Amino acid sequence: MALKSFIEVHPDSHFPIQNLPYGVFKPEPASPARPGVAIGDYVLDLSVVASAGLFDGPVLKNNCDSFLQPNLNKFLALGRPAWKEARATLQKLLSATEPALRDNAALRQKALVPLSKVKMLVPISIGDYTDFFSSMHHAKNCGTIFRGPENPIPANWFHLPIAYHGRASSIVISGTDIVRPRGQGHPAGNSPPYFGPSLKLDFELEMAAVVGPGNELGKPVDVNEAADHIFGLVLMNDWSARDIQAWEYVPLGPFLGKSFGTTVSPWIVTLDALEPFACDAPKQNPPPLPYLAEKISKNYDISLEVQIKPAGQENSSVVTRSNFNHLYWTLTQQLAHHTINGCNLRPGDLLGTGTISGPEPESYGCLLELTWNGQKPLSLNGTTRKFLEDGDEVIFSGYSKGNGYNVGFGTCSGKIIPPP
Ligand SMILES: O=C(O)/C=C/C(=O)CC(=O)CC(=O)O
Ligand SMILES: [Ca+2]
Ligand SMILES: [Mg+2]
Repeated sequence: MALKSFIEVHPDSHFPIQNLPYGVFKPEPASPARPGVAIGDYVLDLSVVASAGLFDGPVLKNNCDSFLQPNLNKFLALGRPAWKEARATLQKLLSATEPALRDNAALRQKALVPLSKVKMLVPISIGDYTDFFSSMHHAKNCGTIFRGPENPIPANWFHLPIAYHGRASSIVISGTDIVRPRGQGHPAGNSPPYFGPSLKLDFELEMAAVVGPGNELGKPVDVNEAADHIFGLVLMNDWSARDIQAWEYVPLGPFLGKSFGTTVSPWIVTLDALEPFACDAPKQNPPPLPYLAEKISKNYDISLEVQIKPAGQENSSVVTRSNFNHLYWTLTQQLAHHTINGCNLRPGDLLGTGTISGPEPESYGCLLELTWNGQKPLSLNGTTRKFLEDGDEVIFSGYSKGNGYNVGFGTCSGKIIPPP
């Protein structure tokens, strides 16, 4: 029989008992931040569960202070045995047949907070953020637009998961306004470079892996063990100023065109919850070098959608539909490659997948591709867009469809506001 909670969960909810994603929240504006899991329209407060002594398995009974923290880093560092134990404990506690919480009104009152009342925070302290470039369709389209159609995909792309080091300090939680960056753009003819508010502000549809246990400096992670270093995934918008990016990126790559804000969704969906949606990753040709050749090469079937709510409008319009399974390089290959030179990852590090574009124009993951650098404006319910305008809100959502339930990520949104 399907697992069922004593808490009523609507069949369309992203947060049934099969999911139990982790976040960090404040029940009241003045209360300290604490970890929770989403269940239906509620957050289960893990600091309350821990204080009640309900994490009583072998790993967590000695580590339940990892839920009395303002972020998830301590829990992430404990690794897969702790994550599996927590999931089993919480699925049991929330199940329809378990009385411990179901029949304890005082505990329920303390432990279950309506989602509509809480303030969500970035759930991890992010030491380092890296952004990969792992969709072949995105690489091909960007290459064609930025460098021309002759050799759009660079020769190294099929041999290694390309990435750049991003900026952790400007990662913000869904719902945070994004200030339009100012910067330099390409000079026109003999005039000096343009300086002013970016005229080509874009979103990038991405997901990001949250690193669990790290690795010691000098000790790479084997690709076949890399999954044990990944706690779960969030939705991520790598906001990008295409005019700043196109002028500055030669030869060192993205800098100010992407460091002015990166939005993440509040709920980390664990790899354990996503396991029923695992699917084969694309066949890689040429075959990767041995350190990137994995025994099992896995993607996940996660439907992704982007909506734009244009400034001044009530309604949002869908601008693209994609899927996580379009990625060429897997999460585990990304992580193994990141550490192959000895670079150490730490709990809470964030690894962006890169923009997730599919093969069809309706599945491209950013406006640069969807409007072909502004040449083909999108029509949105009576108005048009080449790039984002002030007041536009961009809303990502994602979920995997199970049999009678969804394992979802909720939304990841942000609104553009003008520079001061
Ligand atoms: O092709 C380029 O020069 C750059 C493309 C991007 O903007 C990609 C980037 O941030 C990585 C990604 O999201 O895939
Ligand atoms: Ca990106
Ligand atoms: Mg960014």
